[in-house]
Amino acid sequence: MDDHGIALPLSPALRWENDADGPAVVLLDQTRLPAAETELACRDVPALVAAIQTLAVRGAPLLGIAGAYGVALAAVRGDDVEAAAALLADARPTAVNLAYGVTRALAAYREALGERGDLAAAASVVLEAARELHVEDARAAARMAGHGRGLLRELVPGDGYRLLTHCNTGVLVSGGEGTALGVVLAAHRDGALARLWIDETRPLLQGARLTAWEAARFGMPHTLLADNAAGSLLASGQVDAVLVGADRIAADGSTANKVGTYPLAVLARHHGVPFLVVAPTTTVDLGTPDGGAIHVEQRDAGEVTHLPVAPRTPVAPAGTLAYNPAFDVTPPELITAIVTENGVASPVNGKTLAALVDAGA
Ligand SMILES: CSC[C@@H](O)[C@@H](O)C(=O)COP(=O)(O)O
Repeated sequence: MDDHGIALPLSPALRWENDADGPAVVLLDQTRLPAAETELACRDVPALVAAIQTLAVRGAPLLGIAGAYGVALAAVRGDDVEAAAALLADARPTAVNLAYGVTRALAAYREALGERGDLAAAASVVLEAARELHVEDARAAARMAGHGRGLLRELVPGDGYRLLTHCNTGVLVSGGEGTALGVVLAAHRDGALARLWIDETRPLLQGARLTAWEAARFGMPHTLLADNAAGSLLASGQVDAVLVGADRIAADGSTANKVGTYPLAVLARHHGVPFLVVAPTTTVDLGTPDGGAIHVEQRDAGEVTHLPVAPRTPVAPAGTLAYNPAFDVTPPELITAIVTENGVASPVNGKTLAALVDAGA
């Protein structure tokens, strides 16, 4: 329970362990889902960085938590904490949460070390800081779910929502129950979800592999579609709202999220369907003025030219070049509202992102 009496289910995606084999950040290996539910114990920072880069652990809020525990892992092992923090922060560039989690944990470590000069004590402090971020994110998820649920009531008449989502934004990206998918789950628990439409999310299939796995676990009525079927689905009038997460939200509200989000926002606007971004304030980067300033990660061509699941069958002739940005940027004018744990920012209610970030400070 948090201090407002909200139940805080912690996500199964990541945990800290310190057993006979030593300290570890233990991940539910997302590269193996849905075929296998296997854990991956990262026992040093290079192993955790590799897990971040291969997307064994992924999704903006969870990357922040992983980064913070990574700094703790280096400290508990007695490794070079400053070097470990630099490696972790650079592991992926777009989700601002990663740098946020690393910076916050490193600041706690430096402060403790400066005060006491005791490495073991500083290691305990940084581990506690990582745990705090983990629980805070679970609390933020619960609050986003509440605000998003309220917004759906305002925007969509009736109680049989047909919602479309992209990528994966549930327990697998969160300390708690997620961002956009957390809102969908809240509607489902109220009996208000008629259908969750899930974009498969090429090229790495986070929708098909991960969101469909989560939807099945929670018993949500759900249907998978190829990304390029979203246009005809929206045209058919079978979507009441589109909900997505975010990896970085610039000061002007421009939102970087999984590639394919921007075309969905264009489609939603064309068809008069609300387009909602759900993200904690740790994803808001007021230091980045606009979408043009967001660094979009470019990934390996092989993710496009080959299927993402074993045995990684090629789908294009050998040597084919591929364009593979991991994210795209949706401009603020296409976003109906941004839901955070501190409330909803939208042109309609006049609340700004900066005000919501300040509300948590
Ligand atoms: C709250 S989850 C929001 C985003 O992190 C999610 O939609 C996304 O784009 C994840 O990308 P990924 O490359 O799988 O880490």
